[in-house]
Amino acid sequence: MSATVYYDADADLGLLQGLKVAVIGYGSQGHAHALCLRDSGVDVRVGLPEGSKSRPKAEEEGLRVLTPADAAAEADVVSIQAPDTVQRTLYAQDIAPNLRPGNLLLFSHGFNVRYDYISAPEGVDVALIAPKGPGHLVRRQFVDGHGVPALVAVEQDASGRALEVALAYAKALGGTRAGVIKTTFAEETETDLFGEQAVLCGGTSALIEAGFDTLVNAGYQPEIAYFEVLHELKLIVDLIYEGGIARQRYSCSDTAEYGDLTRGPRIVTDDTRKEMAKILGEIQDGTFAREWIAEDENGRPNFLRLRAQGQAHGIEQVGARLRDMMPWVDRKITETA
Ligand SMILES: NC(=O)C1=CN([C@@H]2O[C@H](COP(=O)(O)OP(=O)(O)OC[C@H]3O[C@@H](n4cnc5c(N)ncnc54)[C@H](OP(=O)(O)O)[C@@H]3O)[C@@H](O)[C@H]2O)C=CC1
Ligand SMILES: CC[C@](O)(C(C)=O)C(=O)O
Ligand SMILES: [Mg+2]
Ligand SMILES: [Mg+2]
Repeated sequence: MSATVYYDADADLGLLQGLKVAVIGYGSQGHAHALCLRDSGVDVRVGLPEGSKSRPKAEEEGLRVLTPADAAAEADVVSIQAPDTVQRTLYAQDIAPNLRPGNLLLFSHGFNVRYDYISAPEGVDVALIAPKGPGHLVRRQFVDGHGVPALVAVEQDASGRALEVALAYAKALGGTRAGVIKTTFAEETETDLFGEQAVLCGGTSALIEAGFDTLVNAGYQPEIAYFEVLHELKLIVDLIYEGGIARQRYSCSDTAEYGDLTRGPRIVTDDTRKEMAKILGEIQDGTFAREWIAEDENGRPNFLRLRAQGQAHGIEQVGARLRDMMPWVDRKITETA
């Protein structure tokens, strides 16, 4: 069975004309959504608490900034782009009291709906447009005339046109230029969490640090170790991104390919695969979600300790020094592209 994919021709931006959109939050995703919606001709306002440090950034862009409650009260489409841990309280206090039948509640990630921290009333549409990339890249690709692929899902379709309006929103972000795949809240949430934990963020960070430690502990220079296990990773991932693992193997030497084929499975062993399945199980049965929400409610002690531990790792110091020598590598993150 092949996936249903929507492109520009399948989405009608006109469906958003005449609708008021509120983007709640102006961080990685929120700033990208608000700016792309604005540039696509949509009537957009941003919802941020009084005193939010994001307010000046949004105002500098000429966006109208209101409190989350006021923004939601004005809007037909309420796009929740605050952090996942904030959303349940934000929804209960500021958004739910201001929802009207016919409104569309939109997410970039299904976490709060999938794990029942948010349930919208009947009469309100609930959908997600989940860009498959960081918000700053969503914005940069849009500005460059491209788009980041996205997922679309509809949890509640009171109006009968939730999918069409969600696709119009995806088009405004540039997502339908690249392709928007139809999914469900459960599939998006579970696969997104698994991807970032096991491979993209967790797996990759742990692999890089372990490779660096192995070389440095064996007496090799940290600078050389940094290049071998971190800097060159981008060059290899670029090849994988462009043409799959096969292109990476084609472009690298036969010596590298033989090492890849024979040594890779010694790194990702049957035990690693078992642990991956366990991690997926914890996502599916809600263990991870409960743990993360409890951690957040307790003031995030483990999160902050582990983050500090990561920042203190030797690879960060040597990396900062080396990147200073290669200013073109350290592309600054901006709110505009
Ligand atoms: N990061 C990414 O690229 C991706 C994120 N997602 C999803 O997108 C959503 C947003 O995540 P992300 O962009 O990372 O979030 P960020 O952490 O970047 O966003 C923080 C923003 O939310 C604001 N904020 C904090 N509390 C509130 C509140 N109570 N009301 C309104 N705004 C508030 C912050 O304001 P202040 O400046 O004052 O703190 C800031 O503007 C999440 O559901 C996430 O899973 C999905 C795909 C990729
Ligand atoms: C890979 C991390 C991500 O899922 C993303 C950028 O898509 C996130 O939650 O930030
Ligand atoms: Mg993701
Ligand atoms: Mg994610």
